[in-house]
Amino acid sequence: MVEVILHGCNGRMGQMLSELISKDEEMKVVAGIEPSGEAKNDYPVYKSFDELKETADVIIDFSTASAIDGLLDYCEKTHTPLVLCSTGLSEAQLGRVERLAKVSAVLVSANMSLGINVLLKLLKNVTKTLYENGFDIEIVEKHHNQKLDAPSGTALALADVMKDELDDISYNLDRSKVRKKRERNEIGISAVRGGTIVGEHEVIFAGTDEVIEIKHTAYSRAIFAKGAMSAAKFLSGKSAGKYSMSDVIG
Ligand SMILES: NC(=O)C1=CN([C@@H]2O[C@H](COP(=O)(O)OP(=O)(O)OC[C@H]3O[C@@H](n4cnc5c(N)ncnc54)[C@H](OP(=O)(O)O)[C@@H]3O)[C@@H](O)[C@H]2O)C=CC1
Ligand SMILES: O=C(O)C1=N[C@H](C(=O)O)C[C@H](O)C1
Repeated sequence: MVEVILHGCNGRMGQMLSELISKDEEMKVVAGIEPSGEAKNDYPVYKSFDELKETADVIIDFSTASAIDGLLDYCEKTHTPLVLCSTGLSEAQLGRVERLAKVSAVLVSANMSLGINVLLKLLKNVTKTLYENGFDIEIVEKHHNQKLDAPSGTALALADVMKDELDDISYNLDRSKVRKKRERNEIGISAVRGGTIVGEHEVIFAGTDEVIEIKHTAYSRAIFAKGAMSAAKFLSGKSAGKYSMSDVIG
């Protein structure tokens, strides 16, 4: 049985995970962390790690950037394996994650869905050929009107995987500031926010007289929760290191 602490347990993702884990015979939520301290499920909820009584095999985090320092303090102290899913982290927080991975198991992924992780692999294979043959690269992402960070962590991860295949690429997040043509070596990233859109990511390769558009649509948060559960089972008992969803999916 993999015992889990849910960080951000009462949020959209926290509640989806609570529901799916309650139906899984190999996993159990032993406690949640949430600023209200309100218990909505059959496990105790604490306002912070300072109050936490239980220990667990792994922590799953779906909270918010401002909550990550407290989470990292706890993981540095206890070396509890961490599945880190929140997006919009600062450079300083990302540096702390790198240091934590030297002493404890950490899996970081801006998107836990199978589809996006397969898309990341696909982009590794096609980007260089298309770019070197003159295709411009743009990303458009769409999310619900409650999302705090923009662009999405997934859009940045998609851009990063393409940047790694190319030389000297920069990101353009806002074309409204300067009146000029796009640079050849930029990846444009545009964010749309509205309604209850769960998550859409489209990568556009625009060439001369032809365009390739590769789009992933999340129709339910269950895809992220299922990925996080697989990641937690994978990470439980693992030695120190920084892991990714490609380690889980293979
Ligand atoms: N990697 C992935 O696959 C995915 C990542 N995400 C990311 O996960 C995060 C959460 O998304 P979502 O569930 O939609 O967001 P929600 O806002 O619905 O949930 C976040 C929860 O975290 C709580 N929280 C705030 N501060 C703390 C704290 N100090 N300690 C513990 N909990 C805290 C919030 O409480 P309160 O409301 O009181 O502030 C809220 O209940 C976002 O960063 C999102 O981008 C989302 C989906 C998929
Ligand atoms: O906030 C969300 O909802 C989501 N956030 C992640 C991101 O920023 O990429 C993943 C998913 O698209 C949903």
